[in-house]
Amino acid sequence: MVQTVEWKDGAVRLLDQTKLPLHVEFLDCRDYFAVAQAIRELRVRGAPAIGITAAMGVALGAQALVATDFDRFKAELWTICDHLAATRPTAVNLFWAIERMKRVVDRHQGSPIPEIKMALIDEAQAILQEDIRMCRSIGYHGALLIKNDQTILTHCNAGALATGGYGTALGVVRAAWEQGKKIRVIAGETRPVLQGARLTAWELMQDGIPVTLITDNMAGALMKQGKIHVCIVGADRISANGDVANKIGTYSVAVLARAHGIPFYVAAPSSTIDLNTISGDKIPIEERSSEEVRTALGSTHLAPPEVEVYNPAFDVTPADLITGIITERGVVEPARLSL
Ligand SMILES: CSC[C@@H](O)[C@@H](O)C(=O)COP(=O)(O)O
Repeated sequence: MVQTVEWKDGAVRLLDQTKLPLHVEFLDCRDYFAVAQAIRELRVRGAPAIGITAAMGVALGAQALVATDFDRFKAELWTICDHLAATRPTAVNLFWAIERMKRVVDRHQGSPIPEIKMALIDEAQAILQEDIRMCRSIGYHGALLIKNDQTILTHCNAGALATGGYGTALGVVRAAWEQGKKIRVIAGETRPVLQGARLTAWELMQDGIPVTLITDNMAGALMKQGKIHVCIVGADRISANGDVANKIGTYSVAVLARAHGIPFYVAAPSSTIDLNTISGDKIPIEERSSEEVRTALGSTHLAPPEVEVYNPAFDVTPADLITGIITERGVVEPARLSL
């Protein structure tokens, strides 16, 4: 599996996900503006990957600062943090990672600036490594829920591409597959940016895990025919009451799963849990460009060029539709999350 994000030769190297599935191309970001732009343009996307990338963006920005005085260095770094934090509003991992980077600076008050710069690179690397470990652990706990011969529906891409590696929802799939369970995945294409079609299908095919692509509006029919046994999705932010913000369309899948008596799981690391947000209706939902809906990935027009469009990138699935949240610590009922 290729690495989604890494610190390489003093730059932040990203696998450019806008080029997938046809081209595997890397983008070397050499300043924090380029990192912020890459996050905004979905060249890197998925809540944990956004957090890791932002942390690396903070470390990168710090290297270029010339301030020798601590207060000045800190003020300039906080401006960099604000710039990175303004890229996307929904995935809480972004803010979690930036706060973690800020704490490194505060802990090093009085240390020489070169030492603080090194500590920031180390912290960003640690966030990446921890994320991979959390994903493996999510995979371990989640795979216990999957039986041989089951078909799993997933939405969007919550895979290695969306994380430091291994994936959350797809981490569960991967772990079950590695245990020798005969499973298959149904990937919803995930209009309008097609993370399911372009990314999940590609990622699973790379690992030889059986995957079938469907359009989003086919999920209900397949459930009715008994062709889906369990649903597993990722999350961008989980509020204290267990509501889950994830890619637009997740809520529809959850409602359909409930109507057909199919278990619906959310797989996410603790960095996606936001205990400061009491419920899902308080989660900020990103609205993206109308062109994403009017066109096929910016090229062919699918609708009249002037038609009015509404394009929320995420929706909120209420806790009571969720069978369990799979974290690195185990599986928890949404209502018991804050405990
Ligand atoms: C492990 S990734 C979980 C979520 O971030 C994922 O399901 C998702 O909604 C990604 O949205 P995106 O707009 O592609 O960043």
